[in-house]
Amino acid sequence: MNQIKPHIIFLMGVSGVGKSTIGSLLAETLNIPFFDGDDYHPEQNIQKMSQGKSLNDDDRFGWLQSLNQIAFEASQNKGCVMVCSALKESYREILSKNIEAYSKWIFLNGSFEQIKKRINNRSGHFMSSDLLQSQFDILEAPKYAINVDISLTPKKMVEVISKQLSEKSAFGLFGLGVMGKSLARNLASKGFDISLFNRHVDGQEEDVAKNFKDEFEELSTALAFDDVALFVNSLQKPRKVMLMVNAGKTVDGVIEDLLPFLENGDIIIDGGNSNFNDTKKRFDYLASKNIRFVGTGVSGGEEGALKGPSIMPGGDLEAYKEVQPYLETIAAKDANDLPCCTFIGTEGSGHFVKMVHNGIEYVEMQLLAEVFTILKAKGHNPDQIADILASWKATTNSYLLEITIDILRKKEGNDWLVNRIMDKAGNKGTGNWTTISSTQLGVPSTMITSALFARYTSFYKEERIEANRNFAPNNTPNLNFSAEELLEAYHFARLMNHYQGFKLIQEASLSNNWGLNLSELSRIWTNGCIIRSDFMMELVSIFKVSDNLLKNDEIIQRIKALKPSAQKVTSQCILNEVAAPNLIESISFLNSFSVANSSANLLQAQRDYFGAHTYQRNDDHTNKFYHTDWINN
Ligand SMILES: NC(=O)C1=CN([C@@H]2O[C@H](COP(=O)(O)OP(=O)(O)OC[C@H]3O[C@@H](n4cnc5c(N)ncnc54)[C@H](OP(=O)(O)O)[C@@H]3O)[C@@H](O)[C@H]2O)C=CC1
Ligand SMILES: O=C(CO)[C@H](O)[C@H](O)COP(=O)(O)O
Repeated sequence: MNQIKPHIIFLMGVSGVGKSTIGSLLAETLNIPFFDGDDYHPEQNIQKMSQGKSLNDDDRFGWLQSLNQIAFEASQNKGCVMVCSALKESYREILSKNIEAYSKWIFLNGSFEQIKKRINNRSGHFMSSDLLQSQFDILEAPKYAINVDISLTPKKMVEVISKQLSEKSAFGLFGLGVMGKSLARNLASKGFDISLFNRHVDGQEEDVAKNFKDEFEELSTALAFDDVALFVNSLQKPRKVMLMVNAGKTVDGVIEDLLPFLENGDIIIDGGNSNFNDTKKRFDYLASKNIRFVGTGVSGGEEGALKGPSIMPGGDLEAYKEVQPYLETIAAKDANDLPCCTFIGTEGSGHFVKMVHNGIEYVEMQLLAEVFTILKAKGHNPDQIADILASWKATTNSYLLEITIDILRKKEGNDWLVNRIMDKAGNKGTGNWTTISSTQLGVPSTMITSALFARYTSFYKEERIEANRNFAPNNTPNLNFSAEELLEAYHFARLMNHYQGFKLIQEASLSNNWGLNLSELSRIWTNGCIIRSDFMMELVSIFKVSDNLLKNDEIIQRIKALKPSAQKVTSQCILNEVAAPNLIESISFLNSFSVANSSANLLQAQRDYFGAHTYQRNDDHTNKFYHTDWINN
């Protein structure tokens, strides 16, 4: 009986390892078609080989593509066993293109001496040591394959393969909260075999994984667990376990729970919003235990995780390559149909980039909240504000603008729901960490800090009510600017936000030698993530020619054109006591940043006066430091 799902089972290994024998036996056992790759060489390859010449990669390319086509067609049917030496990773990529989720790799593994002896024992066969050695020389053994020792009998080998294929999942997801559930469904709907785990807490969290599996058809073949040992043992080796749990101590606790059951070379992927410093520590700690670690940012919220998030993996590149097919397949796709997933860099760089993504997100959200405040102060109700924002989509569309329009239109009875929501904004830490990082790196990310502090301010609800009694103006605001000017001020502030966010990433990259590519980062943020926008699409090409938005001619012209509206709107807000800290910060930042000779000279003098901290002179370019006796002439 065939217990195996219709997968494409690629049997690979050097010549003489027994691929055809084992492959046909396996196909017979599983009752699925068998294809021997060697039977599908084009005529010119056959001729070349018959002249004793070996094939080069160009000769192989078309042949591998035709095998991929056969495998693709089989994937739409019962699946198949396909035999091909597939010694290099690049060959395997061609073979499994577009069917990554259905592909299973079996590596028939034997020593040089073992295989040579075996070939030479076959009647009528001889293979020179040189030819066999050349195969071993180019062999890139895949760590992700099911490794089968050829010293077993063919029957036993087929048994081992069948057992591994029928009982083991390719990928494990640990933590079935908002994000874990969506990612699990996304993986399963793409055809991946997955194991699911959620903890058991008596009376509170019982059979979470099993119940979840039963709820969705796409999870019918998933394996569900609340026992860590069984979960880990349900995974093919090297095991790939993705954590979607709360950042912080929970991640460390879960890692300790998993460690006793993991083996050398297994991979943990932390997909939560972990602090990048923790990710670096975990990377080193797990490396000391021979466990590989990928710390990845995932953005898109519940819906994005289900339909395609933006994914920002960092850490161990070799480990990433093994989980790449999973992450790239479930990721959102950009305008060119490329996955919004790219290896960010070493250490905690993936989580750093996700953290700054959230910092930019905080600002994008705060700016829309301030626009809401201003339009309310101009007398508009939420529906009218939604209409105004909808008209902005043509010039400055973004995911956050779109959801804000939806939110503003939502009613509960006769009132808008937004009016019933307590005005205390929560946060889970990423905005705070972005601010800490910017201060540590000495980068003026003032917009992010201002957006973060606006959330903190919101939390002082009772004190704000009292301050309102003491300080609020008696007269109603008279904001003297148009909706078009407000749009321009908003647009201006978004430019400053993106300048500051990417600047922070760039400085961190230089400081940590991460070699981050701003264009590629903006590309993976064009879809799937919370800060996707039309402007982000533009940034992909802008960052190809310039790594500093404030030095880019196109952006400079835009800022100049928008600045008068930013000045007008923000000054009107100040005069009318309408709270718009982030919009005000945007113009304030540019005002400070575009001063060629600032008042920092006086600060230096003050520092030198009271603390002899010394200063440099602008009429001496030798970098010499001076100290003045400010009291005695
Ligand atoms: N929600 C979002 O929009 C996004 C969230 N993230 C990040 O993804 C991660 C998960 O977020 P989300 O899914 O929203 O969070 P949830 O709170 O919805 O889910 C948390 C998961 O962690 C599990 N968990 C908590 N404590 C433990 C523990 N001690 N041992 C084992 N499992 C535990 C929970 O299990 P149980 O159900 O049993 O409590 C649950 O499965 C977080 O780091 C978050 O910041 C990233 C991008 C977007
Ligand atoms: O990562 C996310 C989106 O990209 C999460 O939604 C995150 O929780 C948002 O941050 P906060 O809770 O601090 O507002």
